[in-house]
Amino acid sequence: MINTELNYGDVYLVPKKTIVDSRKECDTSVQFGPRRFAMPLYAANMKSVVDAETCEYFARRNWFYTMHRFDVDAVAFVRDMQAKGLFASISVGVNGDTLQQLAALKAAGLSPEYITLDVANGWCVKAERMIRFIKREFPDSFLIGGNIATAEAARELQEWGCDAIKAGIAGGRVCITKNKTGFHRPMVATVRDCAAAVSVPLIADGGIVEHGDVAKALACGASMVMAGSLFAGYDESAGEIVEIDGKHYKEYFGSASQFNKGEYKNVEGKKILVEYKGSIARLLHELQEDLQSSVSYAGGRELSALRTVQMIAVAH
Ligand SMILES: NC(=O)C1=CN([C@@H]2O[C@H](COP(=O)(O)OP(=O)(O)OC[C@H]3O[C@@H](n4cnc5c(N)ncnc54)[C@H](OP(=O)(O)O)[C@@H]3O)[C@@H](O)[C@H]2O)C=CC1
Ligand SMILES: Nc1nc2c(ncn2[C@@H]2O[C@H](COP(=O)(O)O)[C@@H](O)[C@H]2O)c(=O)[nH]1
Repeated sequence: MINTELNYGDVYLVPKKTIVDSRKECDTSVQFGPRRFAMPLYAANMKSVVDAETCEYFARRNWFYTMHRFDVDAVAFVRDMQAKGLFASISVGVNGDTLQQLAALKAAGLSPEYITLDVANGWCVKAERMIRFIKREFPDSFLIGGNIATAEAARELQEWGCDAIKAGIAGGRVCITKNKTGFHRPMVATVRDCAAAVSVPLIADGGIVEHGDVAKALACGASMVMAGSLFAGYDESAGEIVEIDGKHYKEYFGSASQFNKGEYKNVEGKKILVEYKGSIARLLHELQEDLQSSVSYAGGRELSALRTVQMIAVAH
């Protein structure tokens, strides 16, 4: 039998009785690892989305961030953020260059507050080795492992030592993995299955199209949501501005795109142009307002209310 599985665009949340007098009473903050953040949402660790300045911008506003792992001096980044009194959150891979970066951090006596293992299929032997290594060498860092898309994978990453798990395979806007390999799992099914399988926080990664998709991801059991294209079109985003016929765009490219890799080898991502929208401040404010509204429709005052709502599928 072939299962039918759903994406955010296929479902809606059923309203409950609102118990607050104003949406302002609804609290969108979330405890994630050792810190509490303003929102359960953060920008993807992609070179066309975040750079060191973007990370600092988010950290100063008490939003979680993760620096990408491409051509980054982890020692300089961690030292710089911590010297500014901010938390350090880095990404690593599974190869020798990562081992060198981690050795350099250790030698410098640095320990990032958050480390994200960033690989396409985190349910693999190389990821297991790296996760066990990081947990042994950096026991004080909060380790996020991923990406995965099934309950079985989520359980294994938790067993390997991950403090949080990131789920989402081939659901991203610049992803071509599903076209090139045939593999993908829709986000509602991914998040529901994976979140239910583990006791550590689950991050829903990719596929956020509408602001309301954040609430849907939380209703599926996610504790945090990661998004790339949502954050890619702004002054503070890392991508380059491009002008075509007087209209401005920003470049947004996949981490597995030729553009990011510098060569056409195992390419599973593409580059697109997204509309340029100016400062990101208004977006962050609106995302928070929209999520406060979602919590009010869920009949609560806190994000946990979203876990109690009924989700229905709509026929297209
Ligand atoms: N969330 C998603 O759905 C996806 C995300 N991405 C993003 O693209 C970037 C590149 O990811 P990734 O390819 O993992 O990292 P890398 O290209 O850095 O590969 C890491 C290492 O893992 C090996 N490897 C990668 N994929 C496989 C595989 N399918 N089977 C066996 N070995 C493998 C590679 O060897 P070799 O190259 O020799 O095989 C390489 O040595 C990441 O930032 C990731 O987040 C990419 C695809 C999907
Ligand atoms: N298959 C690929 N997935 C990729 C690549 N680069 C990043 N990603 C994933 O996409 C999300 C962002 O998705 P969005 O829908 O919010 O834009 C990101 O966090 C990664 O998990 C890639 O080259 N190929």
